[in-house]
Amino acid sequence: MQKFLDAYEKFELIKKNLAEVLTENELKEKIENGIKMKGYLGFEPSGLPHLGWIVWMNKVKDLIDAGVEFNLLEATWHAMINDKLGGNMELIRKAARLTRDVMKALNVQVDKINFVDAEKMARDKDYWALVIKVMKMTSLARMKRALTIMGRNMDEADLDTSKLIYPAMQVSDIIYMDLDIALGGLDQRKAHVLAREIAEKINAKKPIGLHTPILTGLDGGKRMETGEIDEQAASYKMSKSKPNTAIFVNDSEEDIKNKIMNAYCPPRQTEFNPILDINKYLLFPQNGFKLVIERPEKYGGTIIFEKYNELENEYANGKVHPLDLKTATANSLIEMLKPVRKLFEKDDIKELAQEILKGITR
Ligand SMILES: Nc1ncnc2c1ncn2[C@@H]1O[C@H](COP(=O)(O)OP(=O)(O)OP(=O)(O)O)[C@@H](O)[C@H]1O
Ligand SMILES: N[C@@H](Cc1ccc(O)cc1)C(=O)O
Repeated sequence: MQKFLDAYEKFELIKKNLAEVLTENELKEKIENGIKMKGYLGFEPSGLPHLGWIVWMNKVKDLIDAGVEFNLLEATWHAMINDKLGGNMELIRKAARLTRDVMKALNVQVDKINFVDAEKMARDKDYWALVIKVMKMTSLARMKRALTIMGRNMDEADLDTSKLIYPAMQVSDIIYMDLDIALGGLDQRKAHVLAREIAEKINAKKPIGLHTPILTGLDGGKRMETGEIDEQAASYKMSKSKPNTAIFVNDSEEDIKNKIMNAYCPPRQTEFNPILDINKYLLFPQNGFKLVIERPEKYGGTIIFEKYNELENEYANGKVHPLDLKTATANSLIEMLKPVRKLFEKDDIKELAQEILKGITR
């Protein structure tokens, strides 16, 4: 049963575990004025979901609980422009359907989500009028810098100029759908900032940007020391186009264990530590979660953490060994992903996953 939340509780729930809200005041105002907010997130259906996606899926749950009318854009066209699944639209559509099933297995309230088909939107000439308007108001340099939102760098449109349309489409998606909230990882920031600026200029609804933190790749990421926060986030994120940095939702127990055991996890280092990130962003946010670290008496005996901060402090002080942390993390993750592995035991899903994996081109 849905609990009635007051304005303060709604605000706290929406901003919980986020890296950034653009801006908190705007969000507060909408909530206080009792506005029924419309939110969205877009994703490229172009492979199998990985742990990084669960970060936004959890936020979608919070938004729905806070009464936000949620739209999930299956960005099929965008995936095609971005050379995913060999541009095979049929397969891209299938990958979108699989993501829905995964969300359901992870207890996201899919029946309350409005799934938006990018191809349907692109059939409306008003959509393309908006894309052109957005391009008219954006310099080439800015559009190129925005390619981070598709996991590309500035010069990657030099040989394929369709890539320059992608950021304009993403901005137009937001304005076309008349959204109050645009949700995405921090790496999506440039699209949201641009949408806010352009919306203001053309008197459209100015979206609030909600940005989740980015889960570090298992290799610790090839981190840029300079650049804006979103550019840095794009450089270290766990990503499906770098499969060796990612744990996929359907990975076997053994794969999860091996990947975790081989992951970057320097002693006492709490930043850009993918194993701590998994605890912070995925395991501890689960209701009633406890991390149980089993150790022989001579190494301090079993300890149980109920709060992430306590784990982080003990790790920073060298009181928890990376190997013990990894073992406990792998066990908890295996448990968390159990319903998804069960889903992938179904023949049709197994087959579909194989077909998608075979089709991956990037
Ligand atoms: N490691 C991550 N941590 C948190 N959020 C993530 C992570 N990876 C992707 N996301 C978020 O998931 C959504 C979909 O992103 P995207 O399709 O780029 O994922 P991806 O798997 O990294 O893809 P690709 O490797 O193909 O660029 C975006 O909002 C993005 O910010
Ligand atoms: N750029 C997003 C996908 C996306 C596409 C269109 C959107 O309107 C929103 C998000 C990504 O890389 O995953």
